[in-house]
Amino acid sequence: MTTPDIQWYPGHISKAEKQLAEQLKLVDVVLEVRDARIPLSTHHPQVPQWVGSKSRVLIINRVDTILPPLRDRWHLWFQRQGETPYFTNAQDGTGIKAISKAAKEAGIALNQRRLDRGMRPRAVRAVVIGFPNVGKSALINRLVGRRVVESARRAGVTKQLRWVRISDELELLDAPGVIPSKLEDQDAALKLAICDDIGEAAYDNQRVASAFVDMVKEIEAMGTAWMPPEALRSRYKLDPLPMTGEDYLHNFAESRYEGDVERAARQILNDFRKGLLGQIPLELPPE
Ligand SMILES: Nc1nc2c(ncn2[C@@H]2O[C@H](COP(=O)(O)OP(=O)(O)OP(=O)(O)O)[C@@H](O)[C@H]2O)c(=O)[nH]1
Repeated sequence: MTTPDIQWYPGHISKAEKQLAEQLKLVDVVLEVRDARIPLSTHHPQVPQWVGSKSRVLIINRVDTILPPLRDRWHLWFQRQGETPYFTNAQDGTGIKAISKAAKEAGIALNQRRLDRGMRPRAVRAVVIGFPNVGKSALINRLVGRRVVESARRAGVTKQLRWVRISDELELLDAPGVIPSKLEDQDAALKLAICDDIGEAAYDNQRVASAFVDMVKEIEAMGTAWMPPEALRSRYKLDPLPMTGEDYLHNFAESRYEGDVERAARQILNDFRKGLLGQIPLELPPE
């Protein structure tokens, strides 16, 4: 497989980390969102350090993009790591109530500590954090029950952080904390690029698309409980089995786009991101 060589634009990481630290200072509970297609690659190793002694709720979003047997496998795997994963679909609201409940429960301990110190109980304060594009805003809007995240959250536009009251017991920051994806690990970076969970990073679509085809072949070979069979062949009428990802991309470009490989690469990546290739996971729980 080719190395995709995915790079951040300069200055992005430190700015994102500074902003994230500001947000984390204000809260009691951290709602960490990951992408169900790549729950490991959407983990940042520094999260435990950033969360410190605060409570954390682990959310695996886009549960609709993986098959139920795989969701169950991830559930088991996380439980074995001593974690409780909450699976959500922030687009249709599945699993959202359980998250509010978990966040409130995390606050019970907080208020007990306040009471012990002679302080008055107060609403739990929470923030949603995660890699770019994992569904943080959609999740906040679902938790609050209306659109609170401004669409104009463009880079460089600093805005005042505000609390949104979800109930007497729970308040949420109206802007999510963006975790800068960790690009030192190029295997993870590749998966982030395929899923578009990578933010303002530079990469080569053609290398990323060929690597994607190679990954699909590998996972397909492991059995159909994890993904729909022949995902690529059924959509493009071109079987990837006898060739490398790179050859597949070139053949696909020849057959569809008069040899325009860039266009073919974009098409494959966009189809995957829109779910048009079916529920293809890029990661399976380690054995
Ligand atoms: N299929 C599916 N799509 C989702 C889900 N949650 C969010 N999305 C879509 O994913 C895209 C990104 O969602 P956002 O909520 O903007 O993600 P974000 O993490 O706030 O993104 P950034 O602002 O880039 O950090 C949007 O097109 C959402 O509609 C989900 O559970 N399932």
